Amino acid sequence: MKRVFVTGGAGYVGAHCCKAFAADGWEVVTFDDLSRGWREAVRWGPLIEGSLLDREALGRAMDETRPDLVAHFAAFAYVGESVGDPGLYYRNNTVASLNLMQELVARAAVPVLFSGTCASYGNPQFLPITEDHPQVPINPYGWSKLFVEKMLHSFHAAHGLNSVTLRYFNAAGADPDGEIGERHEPETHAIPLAIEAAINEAADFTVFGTDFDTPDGTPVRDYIHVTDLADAHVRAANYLLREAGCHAFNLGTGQGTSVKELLAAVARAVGAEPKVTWGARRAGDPAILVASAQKAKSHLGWTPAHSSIEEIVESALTWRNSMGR
Ligand SMILES: NC(=O)c1ccc[n+]([C@@H]2O[C@H](COP(=O)([O-])OP(=O)(O)OC[C@H]3O[C@@H](n4cnc5c(N)ncnc54)[C@H](O)[C@@H]3O)[C@@H](O)[C@H]2O)c1
Ligand SMILES: O=c1ccn([C@@H]2O[C@H](COP(=O)(O)OP(=O)(O)O[C@H]3O[C@H](CO)[C@H](O)[C@H](O)[C@H]3O)[C@@H](O)[C@H]2O)c(=O)[nH]1
Repeated sequence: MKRVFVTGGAGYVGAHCCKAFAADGWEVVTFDDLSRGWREAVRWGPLIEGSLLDREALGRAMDETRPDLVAHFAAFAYVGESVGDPGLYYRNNTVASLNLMQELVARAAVPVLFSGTCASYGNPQFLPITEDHPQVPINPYGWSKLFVEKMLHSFHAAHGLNSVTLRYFNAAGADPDGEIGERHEPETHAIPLAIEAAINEAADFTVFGTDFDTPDGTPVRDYIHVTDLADAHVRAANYLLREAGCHAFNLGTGQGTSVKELLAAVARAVGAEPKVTWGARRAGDPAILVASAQKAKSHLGWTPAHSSIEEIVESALTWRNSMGR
């Protein structure tokens, strides 16, 4: 049985991927400091509590686990927070990932999957965004993740460390079985906030700008169901065990959804309109981010199967209601 060591497995994307790895027959061990994750989300194998910033604890956990592969999700992921406190991001995302890479090369270069982001591209120069699009982030969060990609290249050249970076576009939705879902505190992502604004009297949704150069003036994003992301991780893991190298794949649908279209989908799913405030642009939001998903399709045989905006919103709504708020 193959064994995967999952950093950040108590978080949103990591937990969904743990479930998918277990379903594919992998033994799953989570390493997470629970700084932004949830003990109850770790359901498909043991949790080792520890931080990637504690290299000794990390090395011990890897010696106990002896993984065939590492899936590295652990990070902080709030763009706004990264602008106000860049040091936090360079330490927890970049330095922590360097610690991990050094522990990997000390153990015969265990291959690694890395959570990249569309935020590493910055403002798009052409659409859809292919993997060879220039990467010029516009915030410290994007840089903190891009530096890790660069280090993965250097470690491949110097130490033969094999890796796949998966650059997610907008992760969204929840496990169709309702076992896990999106749980960020504070929540800043559009879909859970829009659902809350449709259900909860006290909540409303601020649309960050209506003057973008898009068909309806609101920003367009490529929302990808977290279950499709999880499927891509399992495929990428099996690919990486066959194909040495330092690879990168976009994970998106190739389809854009505007904020107004998202609000309409939420209204249909809930049966009530989200209460909306028409606000100003949020700093650092590009008008349109849409992936080309061709490379993941041709190399990994991956096609998103659950990423219509209807299915994404329905699953997020079911999860929200199951949390008993
Ligand atoms: N959610 C998205 O839309 C999105 C999009 C693109 C990329 N990503 C990337 O995907 C990954 C997962 O994102 P998420 O939304 O699941 O975030 P999340 O906050 O839900 O999960 C991150 C997990 O990492 C853990 N963690 C953080 N720092 C740690 C450390 N130093 N040591 C050990 N554990 C630590 C947290 O406790 C948490 O459980 C991140 O790398 C993020 O940058 C997310
Ligand atoms: O209250 C809100 C929240 C969001 N939005 C809009 O909804 C869209 C989606 O916003 P999210 O905050 O849900 O996600 P982002 O597009 O900001 O995602 C970025 O941040 C994520 C980290 O949380 C990932 O890294 C992702 O790759 C990166 O593009 C954006 O156009 C945003 O302007 C609003 O109008 N109001």
